[in-house]
Amino acid sequence: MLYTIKQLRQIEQSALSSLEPGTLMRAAGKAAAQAALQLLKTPNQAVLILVGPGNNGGDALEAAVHLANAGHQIFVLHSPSKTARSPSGQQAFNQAQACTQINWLASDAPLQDNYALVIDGLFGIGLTQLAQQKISPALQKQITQCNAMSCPILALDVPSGLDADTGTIITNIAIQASHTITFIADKAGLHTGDGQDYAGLVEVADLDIALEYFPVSVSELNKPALFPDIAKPRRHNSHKGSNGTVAVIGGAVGMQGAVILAARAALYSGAGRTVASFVEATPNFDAQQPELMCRPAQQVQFNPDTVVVIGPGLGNSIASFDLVSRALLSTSPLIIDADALNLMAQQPALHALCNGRDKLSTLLTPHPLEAARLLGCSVEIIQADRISAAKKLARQYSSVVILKGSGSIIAHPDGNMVINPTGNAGLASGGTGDVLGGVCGALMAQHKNMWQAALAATYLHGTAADSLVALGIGPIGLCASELLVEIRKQLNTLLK
Ligand SMILES: NC(=O)C1=CN([C@@H]2O[C@H](COP(=O)(O)OP(=O)(O)OC[C@H]3O[C@@H](n4cnc5c(N)ncnc54)[C@H](O)[C@@H]3O)[C@@H](O)[C@H]2O)[C@@H](O)CC1
Ligand SMILES: [K+]
Repeated sequence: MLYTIKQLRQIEQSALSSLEPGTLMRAAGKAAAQAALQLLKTPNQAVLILVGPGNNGGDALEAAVHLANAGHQIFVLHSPSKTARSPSGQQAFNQAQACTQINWLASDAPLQDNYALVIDGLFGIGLTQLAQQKISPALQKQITQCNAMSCPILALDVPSGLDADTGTIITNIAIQASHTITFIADKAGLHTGDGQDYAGLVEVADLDIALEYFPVSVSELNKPALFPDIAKPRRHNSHKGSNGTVAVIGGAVGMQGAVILAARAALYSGAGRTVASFVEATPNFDAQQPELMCRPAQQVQFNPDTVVVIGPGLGNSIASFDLVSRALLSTSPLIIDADALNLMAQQPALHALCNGRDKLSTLLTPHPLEAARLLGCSVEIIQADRISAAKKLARQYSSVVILKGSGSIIAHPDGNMVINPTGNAGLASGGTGDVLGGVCGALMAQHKNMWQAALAATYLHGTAADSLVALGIGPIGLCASELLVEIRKQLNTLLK
């Protein structure tokens, strides 16, 4: 589960009320040292430890003593505090000072690139948006030097400079860790926005805090256990009618490929029948995928058994507006993407129709710019707090929402939120969103559960990209159409 800084502070306070002072810091230091030992592998290695002024620095000092006792050469670079240390921080400091194997570096010492590991204990969750002050030039220089080193960087709790709630960088520079050991519970900011780039591989150390201290969380990372209905094998006694119909609507002149990609994605994700519907210039058929039925969009039959994916390359003509209105007024489950989202952002009447629908029959799949248009704000505001933006969209449009981007966020209109951990930068190219829309449509058509369809589609879209990259296909130059066969493979693997 994912917890906010506010919730973590409460958990920490409640747990500490029944523990000896310093217990949690000692547990954090021990867990950090264990994570470091796994990265060091061989004995007698040189380790640089960055120690900040707060309790994050205290954790680092606890780890320093463990690692020195394990026979490693420990070099501590300590940023002194302007305010008094906490009692547990002071205890950790005294203990480290008494440890004769630890080397204390002068704060202006030049840093050589000869360490086997850097441990980042500069700032943790204490560095909230309230502490917007810039990092000093001296510390900035040290962080730049560490980021350029060839060894791994292990961040304690969060990479220093990253907001653990939003996944944005809140200082002028941040630690780019290869690994993060995060304490008490996982945090959303490590997985969305800049989170994945700065936190690297995330491990959670719960510090043995009893479960009773954790409030119910409505946020977590995406995983197959969250979409059990989709991961069910298909019945032997089924036919194309049992697996639903998907109609993709879009394809203004010059954008027909968007409909083809979404429709092929629906086909490869198991829709019983797939109709590629064009607002203009309908092709006779798709020569590469003749299973698709190509028809003028005006002929789409809206009914509860036809899942409609509307928007890919739709344009903003009067005909497009009419189609979006008809779709919103219909009983068809809807996946609303691309130009259909832009039309809805421009036309309050369409927004009102969206709000009038059954909220679990509508899925919006905006990228950050489309989300900004829907909420009437800038992309910067969306990206500064992607989680709040996704939740707001789900609430304001009474729909399930997938806010795309690094760490896509799937938001439920009732407030639940899931962050998708799969996928990579290979997905940052044209057409991948059309593919996602098609997969959502097909999974909804087969299983009639919009929330689980959104979770599963986002997850599979990401694992397909990860699998292709592992084969050397991307991330650079990965084409949206290459995802199709791999998504099919990932989906079928899930059923086994
Ligand atoms: N309180 C506890 O019981 C526990 C705390 N833990 C650790 O404590 C961390 C939180 O500790 P804190 O609340 O002390 O905060 P942090 O250690 O995260 O950092 C806040 C400190 O940084 C200073 N600061 C903020 N912005 C700065 C800037 N731009 N330049 C220089 N200094 C700046 C603040 O004045 C403050 O001293 C967690 O992330 C975790 O690592 C863990 O030990 C687990 C238990
Ligand atoms: K840190």
